[in-house]
Amino acid sequence: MKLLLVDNSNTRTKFALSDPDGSITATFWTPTSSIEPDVLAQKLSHLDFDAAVICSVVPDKRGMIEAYLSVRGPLHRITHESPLNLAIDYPKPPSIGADRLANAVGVVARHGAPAIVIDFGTAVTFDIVSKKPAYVGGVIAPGLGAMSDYLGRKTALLPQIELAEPESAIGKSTAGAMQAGAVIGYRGLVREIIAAIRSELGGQVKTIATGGDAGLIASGVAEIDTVDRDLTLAGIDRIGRRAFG
Ligand SMILES: Nc1ncnc2c1ncn2[C@@H]1O[C@H](COP(=O)(O)OP(=O)(O)O)[C@@H](O)[C@H]1O
Ligand SMILES: CC(C)(COP(=O)(O)O)[C@@H](O)C(=O)NCCC(=O)O
Ligand SMILES: [K+]
Repeated sequence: MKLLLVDNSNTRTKFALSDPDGSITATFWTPTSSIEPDVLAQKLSHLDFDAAVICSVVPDKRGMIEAYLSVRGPLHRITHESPLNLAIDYPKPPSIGADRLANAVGVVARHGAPAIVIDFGTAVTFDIVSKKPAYVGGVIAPGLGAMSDYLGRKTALLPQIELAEPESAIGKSTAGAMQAGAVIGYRGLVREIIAAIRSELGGQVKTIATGGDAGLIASGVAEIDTVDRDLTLAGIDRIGRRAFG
């Protein structure tokens, strides 16, 4: 069966088609803030799929997307009750963001357990899957974009900067100094959190990164083993295939 996969996150909403063997084709995205009924019809009406799977952490937009998709065919919404094939060892499973559950399922399928998934999106989320495999919890911190946008908005003299590798740690301009603060500082945050998780978990654990800022940050963090851009979509696909299987 051909699936339409939807990752409705806070900055970007990603769409993809996946073939019966789970291979992901034709990915595209739209800013989440731009989603309206007419935009959905324009972006999705020409696509051919048998069923759709939605993973959403933006309830208002989820309502619009589900209203459109439900007239196109069967629809599965990812929750903690979806067929995750993963135990949830966590006090309040309904409170876990659906994208974090998809990341946990995706990492087990593509990289094995135990694992740490780091998703560099609007927020940066760390999700930990034990050897069992079970979802055991994680960490939420401000995303890289949130950290740098904040200075541009809350100060009189600092500009909005492009998030890019700084030329040097010692900035030679306002923008250069801000890039060093954002990118180098962010890598420090990530390393420290990985070290704390690893010492609490014990043993060997793979660390896989995904999300819009993964490439930029992971390139300077040796503790990150792999960047897997389609990890969330891969998890959404796995869950959807089980739900419709
Ligand atoms: N073309 C792009 N448009 C928007 N953000 C981008 C783009 N390329 C990289 N990014 C970075 O990706 C981040 C958003 O990551 P993403 O994984 O899409 O977030 P979310 O899953 O929360 O919607 C932004 O903060 C930005 O720094
Ligand atoms: C932590 C998140 C904001 C991350 O969203 P994103 O950055 O991917 O847009 C999202 O997973 C969420 O709203 N979670 C609910 C709270 C929780 O997971 O504990
Ligand atoms: K996300």
